[in-house]
Amino acid sequence: MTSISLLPKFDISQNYLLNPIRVTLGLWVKEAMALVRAEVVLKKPVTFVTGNAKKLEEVKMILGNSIPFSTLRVDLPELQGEPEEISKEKARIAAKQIDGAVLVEDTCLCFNALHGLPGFEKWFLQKLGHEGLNNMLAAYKDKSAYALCVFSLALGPGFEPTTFVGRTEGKIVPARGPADFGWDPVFQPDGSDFTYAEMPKDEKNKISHRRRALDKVRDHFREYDFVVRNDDSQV
Ligand SMILES: O=c1nc[nH]c2c1ncn2[C@H]1C[C@H](O)[C@@H](COP(=O)(O)OP(=O)(O)OP(=O)(O)O)O1
Ligand SMILES: [Mg+2]
Repeated sequence: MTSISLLPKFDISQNYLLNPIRVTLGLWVKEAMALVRAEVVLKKPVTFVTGNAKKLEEVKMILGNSIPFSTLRVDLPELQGEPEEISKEKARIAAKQIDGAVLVEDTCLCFNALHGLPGFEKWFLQKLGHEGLNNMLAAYKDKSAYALCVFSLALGPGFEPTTFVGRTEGKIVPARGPADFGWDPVFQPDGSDFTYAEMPKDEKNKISHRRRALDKVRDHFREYDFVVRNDDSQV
């Protein structure tokens, strides 16, 4: 059995100006705790599961080999509900399907004038098109929107998924740029003159909802010691 215990977070920042002895002690405790990071034993590497090739491409670009994972293209059901719940349920389904640890994500585009709708399922964009998305906001002055990405990590079937949320603020504009990835042409992030679609890939990946969520996933992998071992004490 895998035992995962949460280590208390140790914040030494406030000690710096106060007392050098406490700083030294603080650093020592922090290092000692890093040595006893909780070990999470898996029987195979975490598999990132998605049916979307473009998503997969971005996840690979952002993560590189910073965490050990493999990928699998499987069409997961389009679920409805609140973003975190959709993402968790996807993880439960995927963990059962592949009988192992999985990482999945669900992405939404949310309009503030519509209190977070349309959220998104892939059929929605296919039927409405970019013009339809703009038309949805025609009756409103407020064109602001946000892109939301929720990753879920499930260590195996029956494990409660952990979620990691990334969010990027922006606005909805008439489509500009290549139309090869979802609603990228109509989403212009705040602070940029370009839509996601007009940006070079590495620029989108610096500020995107997906990047922000993956930074948290990466931190989580640093906090625990994920080891792949195929013996009886595995997940
Ligand atoms: O960065 C993005 N930039 C533009 N469009 C995006 C992005 N990320 C997802 N999308 C689109 C794809 C799909 O039309 C819809 C729902 O996304 P979502 O259900 O999460 O993806 P999906 O069904 O294509 O793949 P999956 O198998 O991982 O569920 O939003
Ligand atoms: Mg989907």
